[in-house]
Amino acid sequence: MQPGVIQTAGLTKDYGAVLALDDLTIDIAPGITGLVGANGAGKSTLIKILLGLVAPTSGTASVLGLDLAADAPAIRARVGYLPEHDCLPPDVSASDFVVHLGMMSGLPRVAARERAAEVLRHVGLAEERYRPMGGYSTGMKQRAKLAQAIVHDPRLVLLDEPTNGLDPAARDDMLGLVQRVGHDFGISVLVTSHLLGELERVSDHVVILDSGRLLRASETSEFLDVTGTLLVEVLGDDAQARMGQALLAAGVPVQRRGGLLALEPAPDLTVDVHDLVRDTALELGLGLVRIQADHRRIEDVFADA
Ligand SMILES: Nc1ncnc2c1ncn2[C@@H]1O[C@H](COP(=O)(O)OP(=O)(O)OP(=O)(O)O)[C@@H](O)[C@H]1O
Repeated sequence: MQPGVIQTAGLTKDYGAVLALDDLTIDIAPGITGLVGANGAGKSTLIKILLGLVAPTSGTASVLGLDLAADAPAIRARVGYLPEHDCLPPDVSASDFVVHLGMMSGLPRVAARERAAEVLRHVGLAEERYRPMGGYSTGMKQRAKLAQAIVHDPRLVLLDEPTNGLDPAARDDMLGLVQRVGHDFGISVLVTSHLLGELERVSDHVVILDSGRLLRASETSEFLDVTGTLLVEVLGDDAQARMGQALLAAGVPVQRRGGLLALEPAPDLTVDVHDLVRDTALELGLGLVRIQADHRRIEDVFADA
């Protein structure tokens, strides 16, 4: 097994009125990790502690094998950070901003210029890069923030709510970029969101925080266990009711779930249930849109807890 990129032991942050992190022990593997939790769960506090911006009340942490207490500057040199809130100077162009931060990270001017042009192209801001960022849409601002987080070629990036405030199309674009950073560029990613469903698409691992405590940490695939239920969508006159009745008559327990039919396992069935659904749709003259396995979703973990 590869060594973890982030390890914490008994990490606690007490702000006085609020216990933001409560005895948190986690071991985060390389790859893309989704850090999920409701507002106030402690996600930003954890990220700020890992960057050395906030001191923990107790507990220890290491990032990329470096001890936080002893090596914070070395950690910051190897880590990129996308802060949650708007932090972009409105009168400055994305190009100047990213070049500047590249140079602050130690790149010589020429290399910083080349690298800034490259990362701004990767995030889709090649054409707009000389415009002042004050005129950018929220999606463009988030992409500029992502560009500065990767300009110095870090080994790990910490992305705090990169999809916050984005419309669905811009959110999809951002999640696609997060996936590229993690899988194509080989940079480990810790990405936070309070929208539970969106991270299961892009992350290899998921860590769930609840009021500063670890609720669950595991591979994303473990959240998506097949439940044995099949979901079926059919089109046509009175399609759901007719299909449902026919399947019930054939011995399949079936219920409506939104616009879908949910078929529970029927151990006594002598034919394959997929064949039965296809044949029944054909007999009834209904269009079969899809048959798919039902998965547990990250939301269900909260429901179970
Ligand atoms: N500087 C601070 N002083 C006092 N309390 C704080 C401070 N920073 C955060 N908190 C509190 O600590 C708790 C955790 O906050 P944190 O920002 O880490 O959560 P979060 O999961 O990132 O939530 P959000 O998505 O809203 O940013 C919250 O109750 C918050 O009000």
